[in-house]
Amino acid sequence: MMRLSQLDIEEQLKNLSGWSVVNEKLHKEFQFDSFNQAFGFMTRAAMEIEKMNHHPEWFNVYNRITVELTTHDAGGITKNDVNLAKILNSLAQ
Ligand SMILES: C[C@H](O)[C@H](O)[C@H]1CNC2=NC(N)=NC(=O)C2=N1
Repeated sequence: MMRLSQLDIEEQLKNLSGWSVVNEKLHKEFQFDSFNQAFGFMTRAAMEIEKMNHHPEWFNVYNRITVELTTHDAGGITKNDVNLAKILNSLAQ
């Protein structure tokens, strides 16, 4: 899987609400109404993550989840990261 160019990433970010690039990773802070809502999101996401075999770096405190996406095998952001970001946004609705 090839890394995306800066230009490609900028283009993709236009359709990725709430996501940005931080330290060469896609980055988003999700906030939910409760811990249970946040954990439920992580549980739903886990099913999709396993299907994709593409895993986030995420950190949960109470109702907040910080997510960072990068493709370790490629050493940067790839289409897989963009696709997972889109899936996470849809699951957070
Ligand atoms: C062996 C396994 O398929 C690989 O390690 C997969 C698993 N999940 C992964 N997740 C992420 N974010 N990047 C990877 O390169 C990656 N590789």
